[in-house]
Order: sequence, then structure tokens, then C-alpha cells
Amino acid sequence: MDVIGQKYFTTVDFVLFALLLVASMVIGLYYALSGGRQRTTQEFLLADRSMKCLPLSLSLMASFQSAVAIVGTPAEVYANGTQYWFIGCSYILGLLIPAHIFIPVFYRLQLNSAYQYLELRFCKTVRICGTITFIFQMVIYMGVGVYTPALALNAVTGFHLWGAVLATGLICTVYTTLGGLKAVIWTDVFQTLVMFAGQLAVIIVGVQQVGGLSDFWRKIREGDRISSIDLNPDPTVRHTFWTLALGGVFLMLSLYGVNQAQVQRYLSSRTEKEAIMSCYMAFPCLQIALGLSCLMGLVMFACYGDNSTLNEQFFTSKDQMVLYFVMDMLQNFPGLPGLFVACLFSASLSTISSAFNSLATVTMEDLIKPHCPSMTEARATLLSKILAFLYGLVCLAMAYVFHLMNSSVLQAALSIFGMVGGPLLGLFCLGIFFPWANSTGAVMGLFAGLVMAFWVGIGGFVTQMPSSIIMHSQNCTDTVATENMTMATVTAILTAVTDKPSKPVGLHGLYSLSYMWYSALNSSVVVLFGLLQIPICHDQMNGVANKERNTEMEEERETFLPLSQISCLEQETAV
Ligand SMILES: O=C(O)CCCC[C@@H]1SC[C@@H]2NC(=O)N[C@@H]21
Ligand code: NA
Repeated sequence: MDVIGQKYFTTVDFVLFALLLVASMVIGLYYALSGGRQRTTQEFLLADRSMKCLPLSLSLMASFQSAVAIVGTPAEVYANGTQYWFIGCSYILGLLIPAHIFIPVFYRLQLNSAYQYLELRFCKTVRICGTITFIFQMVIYMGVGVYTPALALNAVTGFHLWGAVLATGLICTVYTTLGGLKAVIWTDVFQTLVMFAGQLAVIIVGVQQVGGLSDFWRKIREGDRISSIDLNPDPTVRHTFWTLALGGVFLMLSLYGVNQAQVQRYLSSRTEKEAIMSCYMAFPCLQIALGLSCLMGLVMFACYGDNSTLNEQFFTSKDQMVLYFVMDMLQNFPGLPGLFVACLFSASLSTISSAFNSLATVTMEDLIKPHCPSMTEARATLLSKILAFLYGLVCLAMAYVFHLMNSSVLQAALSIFGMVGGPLLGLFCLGIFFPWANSTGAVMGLFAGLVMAFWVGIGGFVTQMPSSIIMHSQNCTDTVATENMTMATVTAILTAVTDKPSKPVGLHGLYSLSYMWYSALNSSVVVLFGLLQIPICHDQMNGVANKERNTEMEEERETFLPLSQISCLEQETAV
């Protein structure tokens, strides 16, 4: 495909892409040299708890809006219509519950890491399990986040794959390591504006090419791409109102309620009220992001219709078709292809920078500090920066790992990202909503949830690989392509998306469950098993924890523990 590459990018396009990287770096350097100059972990990891709601709301949106959404959502809407747009309904409860339930719990405890809560509520073991689960999830996710845009861009435009991965990965590592959370949040703000601009450019040019809004609207209606609300209660149907609006709530809670990257942003707020406001203001940002990417899919349909010629051409994935469409639309407007590439990498940078910073935070707060109580602030800050840098290198290594395996693993990797989100959500819900749940139940519950997640996720992935894809992958490695790597496939936990040939029954029914229900299923399994409170090794598990906690509890008493927490902690201690 390299032949295409040459005709797309003029000098001004490369300049725009370079400007994105330079601007991100300048913001990082600014925060490295201003304020407290990143000399304490409170500043490096929590922005001195000084952030206001506007930058936070944009950063909350950007952290989980990677290039996968920028390319995958249009592919989804182009191929299947606008049913996916109903996921926007899940943003209401998906942000109200974090704002009024999770934020008060985390904020009033003045935590640095979400997993500190697990030790306060349960015991050290539960905290460690939660932390390691989170690290596993985000290391995989950030590898995909940096590799996806480079892979798709390379396939369509010949843009150098490793040049793009290294440029974004290293630039991101440097500004995250130098500027800490303040730099990550403010680069997210800047990158969100670039993302919106890039998508708007494609939509405006596309509608103009189609002949204007009226022609655009006519073609969309003729192609019946506007899906009506699908109230089918069948949980095995991939996208219905229920899987998106209800299943999507659990996906949102696993990201905006308990994921360290988002919790850290709440904790970096000046006041609890600012944190809650940032959640409210993230709602319009998420809706705009969703709307722009769905509109891009509709414009693509209006321009190409479902004429199969486009499909038959050498595309192995709908994502590549989206990039081909964009480059085809913008090629006569020097600078716009570069703007869209900047948009693509802005989505990637804003996601992996949040991952680096949150991974460094939990490693420092949950795995290192508890074992080095006498560590000086200066040394802790230096170590945090080294961790952020090392996670940047791990991200590049993960990108290479995904490159080695055929890209179907990419989907599996994202499945792991989605599958792990549900059990962590279940663990926090067990702690917050069920005062009588104990540490044994928490560990058993998390374990059961992870087993269920991997069993159904991988089981579903294997049993649903359509023969065509299996046959496809024999003759060339990197096909699988992202064959179905649409936003849906990727967004959470995806198994290969195909319409079920027959009505699945029994175990196959479980494997056929729509991926949008995985977060709900896995978190429910954690809560159910957690409440079974199998009283095995109860005393040993809690005995140690109690002794340690009693000493810690005296210190914690000064910090405000919500009444509900104190009551169940006392219950626990009494048991
Ligand atoms: O990285 C991605 O872009 C996909 C993973 C997370 C996407 C989910 S879908 C619901 C919520 N809304 C968003 O814009 N992102 C998250
Ligand atoms: Na992003």
C-alpha cells in the first residue's frame, strides 16, 4: 500500500504532526520547571490536589478515548448503523454513580491510590491483588493504545510503523516523566481539542463532498443507517438498547468509578465539589466525542454507500477502510491529512500518558511505599519518575509483542482490558455497598470474577471465531486484522463479532453473551462469591490484617472515614 502513502502527506502535514509532539513536550517541560518543579509525590502524582473541574473533565474523557475509538467507532457505524450511539445513554448513570458514590468515598479518605481503600476496608492482601490486577490491565491497554494508530496508519498510508510508535511512545514517556500529573492533564486538554478538530474536519469536508447536508441526510435515510431503538432483550445480541445503555453502565463504572487513572484525577481536585463537577462536565465531552465519531461513520457511508468495491479492495479491516476514507476525503486539502494524523495520535498520547502516570502512582503507593516507610520525599519522587519512564519502555515493548503476534491477539488483549475492569468494579462494590463482606470473601470474589472473565472472554473468542477469519489468518499473519476491530470489538472485552448462526444454548449461550454484558457479569460474580464469605482461612487472613490495621487505624482515625466505613471496619475488627 505504500504507493498510496506518497500522495497523501505534503510537508505541511508532517509539520502539523510534529507540532503536536512538540506542543505536548513543551507543556511537559513547563510543568517540570514551574510550580513546585515536581519535587514531591503530591505534586508529581496528584498535581498538588490543585486541579479545577474544566481541565479535569477534558482529561477524564481523553484518558479512555484512544485511537481505537477515533477509528473503531466510525467503522462500527459505517458497517452496522447507529445502534452503537445508544451507549451514550449509559453515560448518565455511568457518571452520576461515580460522582455521588465513589468520589465521596475516595476523596474523604484523602487517598493517593484507589487501592489504599481496599486495605482500609479489607486487608493488605486484597489491596495487593487489586493493584496487581490493575497493573496487568493497564500495561496491556497502553500497549494497544500506542500500537493501534500506527498499525492502521501504516497499512493505509505507508506511514512508518515503528517511527510512529517510537515517536509517540518516547515523546509521551518524556513529558509524563518530566511534568507529572499536571502535564498529563494539560496535554490531555490540548490533545482533546486536536481530536475534536481532526474529526470535525473530516465531517465537514465529507458532507461537502457528498453535496451538502440535504444530500447527506437523504443518502443516510436511503441506506437506513439510522438504527431505531432495538429493545430485544436477548443478551446474546451484540448491540441492543439494553446491552449498550445498561451493560454500558457497568463498563463506565469500571472506568469512571474505580479505575486508578480516573480516581487519581478526582483525588487531584481542589475540593470534593470540583471533583464531582468534573464528572458532570465529562458528560458533554463524552457525548461530543461519541457524536463526532458516529457522524464520521455516517459521512463515510454517505460518501461510499455500502458498495462492495471498497470492501473487496485490499482491506483486511474496517479500521483501515476508515483511514482510507479519511485520506481519500482530505487528500486535496494540504494540512488536513496531517491534522487527522495529529488527531489520531492525540487520542493515543492522551490515553497512554494517563496509563504511565497511574501505573507509576499505584506501584509507588501500593507496592513500594508500604515497604519503605522511611523513604524521603525527594527519593520517592525520583523513584516515581523512574517508574513512569520504565512504564513508557514497557509500553513500547508491549507494542512490539503485539506486532509479533498476529493482530487477533490485539483483540484478545483488549478483551483482557475489558474483562479485568468488571472484576475490579465488583471488588470495590463489595467493599462499599456490603459492609458485612470480609477480606476472605473479597479475595475469593475477585478470583472468581477473574476466572469467569477469562473463561467467558476467551471461550467466547475461540468459539466465535468465524471460519472465514480462521481460514484468512492461515495465509497471512497480520490479517486478522482487526478484521472486526471496530470500536465495539475493541471497546470492551470483545469476542469476534458475528451474527450467531443458530440459537446458542447452555455453555455456548454463555460464550455467546454480548461483550457489552461482560462488565456486568464479571462484577456480579465478584459480589456474589464475595458475599458467600466462605469461612475458610478466615482468621489467618484477617488476623494479621487486624493487628496491622489496629495500629494503622489509629492514624487513619484522624483522616475522615465516612461513617459507613467506620461501622463496617469496626464490625470487621470485632469479628
Ligand atoms: O480506548 C478506547 O477508545 C476504547 C476503550 C474505552 C472506550 C469506552 S466506551 C465507553 C466510554 N466512552 C468513551 O469515550 N470511552 C469509554
Ligand atoms: Na486518549
